[in-house]
Amino acid sequence: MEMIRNETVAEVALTTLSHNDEKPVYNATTIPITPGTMLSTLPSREPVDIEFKELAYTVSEGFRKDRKEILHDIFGKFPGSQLIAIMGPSGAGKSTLLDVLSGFKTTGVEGNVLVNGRRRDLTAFRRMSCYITQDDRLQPLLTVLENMRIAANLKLGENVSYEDKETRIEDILIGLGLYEHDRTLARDLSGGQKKRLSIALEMISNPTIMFLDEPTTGLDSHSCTKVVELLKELASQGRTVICTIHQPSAKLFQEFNQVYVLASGNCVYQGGTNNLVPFLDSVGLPCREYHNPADYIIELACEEYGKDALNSLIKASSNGSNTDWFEDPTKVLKGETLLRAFPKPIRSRTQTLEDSSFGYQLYYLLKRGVIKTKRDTTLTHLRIGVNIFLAIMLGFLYVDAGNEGSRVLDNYNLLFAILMHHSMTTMMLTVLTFPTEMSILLKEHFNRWYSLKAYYSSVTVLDIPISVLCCLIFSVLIYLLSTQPMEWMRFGMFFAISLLVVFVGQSIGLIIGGWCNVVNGTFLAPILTIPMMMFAGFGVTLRDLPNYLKWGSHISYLRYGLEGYVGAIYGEHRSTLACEMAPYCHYRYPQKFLAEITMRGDQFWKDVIALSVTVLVLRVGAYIVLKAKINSVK
Ligand SMILES: Nc1ncnc2c1ncn2[C@@H]1O[C@H](COP(=O)(O)OP(=O)(O)OP(=O)(O)O)[C@@H](O)[C@H]1O
Repeated sequence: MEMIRNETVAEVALTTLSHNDEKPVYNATTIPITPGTMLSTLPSREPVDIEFKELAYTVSEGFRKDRKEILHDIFGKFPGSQLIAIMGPSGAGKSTLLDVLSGFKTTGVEGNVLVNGRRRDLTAFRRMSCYITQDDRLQPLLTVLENMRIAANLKLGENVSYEDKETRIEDILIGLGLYEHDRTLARDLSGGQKKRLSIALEMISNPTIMFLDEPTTGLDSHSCTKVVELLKELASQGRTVICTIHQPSAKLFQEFNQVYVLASGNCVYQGGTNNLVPFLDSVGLPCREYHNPADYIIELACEEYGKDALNSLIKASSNGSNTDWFEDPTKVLKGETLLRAFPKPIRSRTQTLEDSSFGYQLYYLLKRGVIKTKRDTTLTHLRIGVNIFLAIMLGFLYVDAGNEGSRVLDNYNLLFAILMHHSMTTMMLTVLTFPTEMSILLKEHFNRWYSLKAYYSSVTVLDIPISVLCCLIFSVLIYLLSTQPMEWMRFGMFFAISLLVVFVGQSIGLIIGGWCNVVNGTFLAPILTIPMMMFAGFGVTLRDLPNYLKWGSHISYLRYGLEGYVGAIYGEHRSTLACEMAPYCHYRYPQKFLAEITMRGDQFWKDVIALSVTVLVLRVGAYIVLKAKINSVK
C-alpha cells in the first residue's frame, strides 16, 4: 500500500484530533504511529467489550394482535479488537440482534447490554459506534471525495482544521483502496467500492465499535474477501467489529475471530471460529470432513437434522452464556474485572449527539444540496423542462383566452389547469424522490452526522430557488401566450398565488414521501387531492355546496388558489373584455362572470394569508412526520 505521509504529519493530526475525540465519553488512548500502518492518522481506541444478558426483543404485529418475540433471552459476549460474525438462517434474528445491540432499535427490548461491564449509556454508546446498513445509502451524485469531505465536515465539526480533515480523508481513502477513485461519482462505483465508501464515511469519526449489516451481500468472492480483510484489519487496531453474514465460504469464515450463531432467536453457538468443529464434536453432531462447518451449523440451525439436534446446540451453548469455546477462554474478562480495568467514563457536558453546531451542519448540508441540485437531472433539469413544455402546450391551446370575452370559461379552465399543475407536479416529484432521501436521512442521522432540525432547514431552503425559478418560467410563458392582462400588478398576484400553491404541493409531498414508500405515496397523493378539488368551487360553485360540506371549502388550498387567480385576472375592477371572436360575449363584463361563479374578486390578501398559513401548518406537520418516522424505526 502506498503511504505518502510521514510520522510527523500523522502526529500533528493526532494531537488535534484527539482534542475532538474528548467528546466520546470512553477514553481514547493513542498508540505510537509507525509509517506504513493503515489508517495511521486515526487514534487507536481502547478495546471495548460488549456483553448482553437475557436479551429479548418483541414486536407488535399490529392492532389487536399479540406481540411476537424475536429474540428469546439470549446471552453473548463480544470482546474488543475482534471481528465477530453473527450468523444464522434467514429470519433467525441476525439483523434484529444487530439493531438492538447498536441501539438502532430500543422499543420492545428487554435485558441488559453492558459496555466494559457497565450498563450501556445509549448516548455515550452512539458517540463511539457506527452502523453501516446493508444497502449502501450514499449520495449518488457526489464524488467519493465530495462525499468524504461533507462527511468529515459534518462529523468532525468546526474544531478540527481543514488540513487535519484532509489528512484523515486521504489516509482513509488510501487505506480502503479508494484513493484512485476519488473523482468518481458514488453511483458509478462498483458494489465492493460502494461498500468500502460506506465504511470509509463512518471511519472519519474513528468509531470504536462498528456494526455492519451483511457487508458482503451482493459482492463476488474476491470483493467479499477484500471487505472482510479490511474489517479484520480495523478490528486488529482496537475496534470491535460486529457484522451479520449469510453463509460464508470456508475461507471467508476463517477470517472471523469469533462467531455467534442464531436459530429462531436463540443462540446455538458462540465462540472462536476454530472451535466450532470441536464444539460440534462435543455435542455429538460432528461435522464431516470436507464439509464447510459454517454451512453445517446453518443446516443444523435450519433443523435439517431434526429439532433434537437444534435443542442440544441451544442447551450446549446455554443460549449464549457459555464462553468455554472462545479462542482463549481464560482471557474473557468477567464483569468485575472489566469494571476495574476500565474506569468509569467521564460524562459528556453536552447532550447533543452531533459534534458540530447547527449553523455548521446547515452550511454543509446546503453545500451538498447545491451540488446535488446542479447535477440532478430529475429534480432540477426535468422539472425546468416540464414547466417549459407544459407552459408552451397550454399557452398554444388557450391562446388569447385571457383577453377575449367569448373565451372566459376557457380561461377559467386554464386557471384551474395551472393550479393543478403547480400543486401536483411538485407534490408527485417529492413523493417519488423523497423516500430515497429518507433512507439516507435515517442512516446519517443515526450515525450523528446532523440533527433533524439542520436537515429539515436545508431541505426547506434548498427548494426555494428552484421552485421560484420553475414557477417564474412557467408563469411568464403561460401569461404571455394566453394573453392575460398586461399589468404588472395582476402578473405579480398571479405569480404569488402560483408560488404559494407550489409550496403547498411540496409540503404535502414531504409529508406523504416522508411517511410512505413510493407505491403508497403515489396512490395516496392524488387520492388526497380529490377532496381538495371537490371543495375548490370549480365544478360546483361555493354557493351550491351543501351546507354540511361547506367546511370543506375552508380547508381546500385549491379553493384559495383558484379564488386568488380569478381575483388576479378578473377582479380589481378589470375593464370590459374584448369581443372579437364571437358575435355575442356572455361574459364581456368580468363582474358578471364573478357573480356567476360566486367569487368576489377582491379576496386576494385573504387568499394569500390562507395559503401562507396552509404552508406553515404543513411545514410544521412535515417536520413532525419526519421526527415520528425516525422514532418509529427505533
Ligand atoms: N416488525 C416486525 N413484525 C413482525 N415480525 C418481524 C418484524 N421485524 C422482524 N420480524 C421477524 O423477525 C424475524 C427475524 O428477522 P431478521 O430480519 O432479524 O432476520 P435475519 O436473520 O436478519 O434474516 P435475513 O438473513 O433474511 O435478513 C423474522 O422472522 C421476521 O419476520
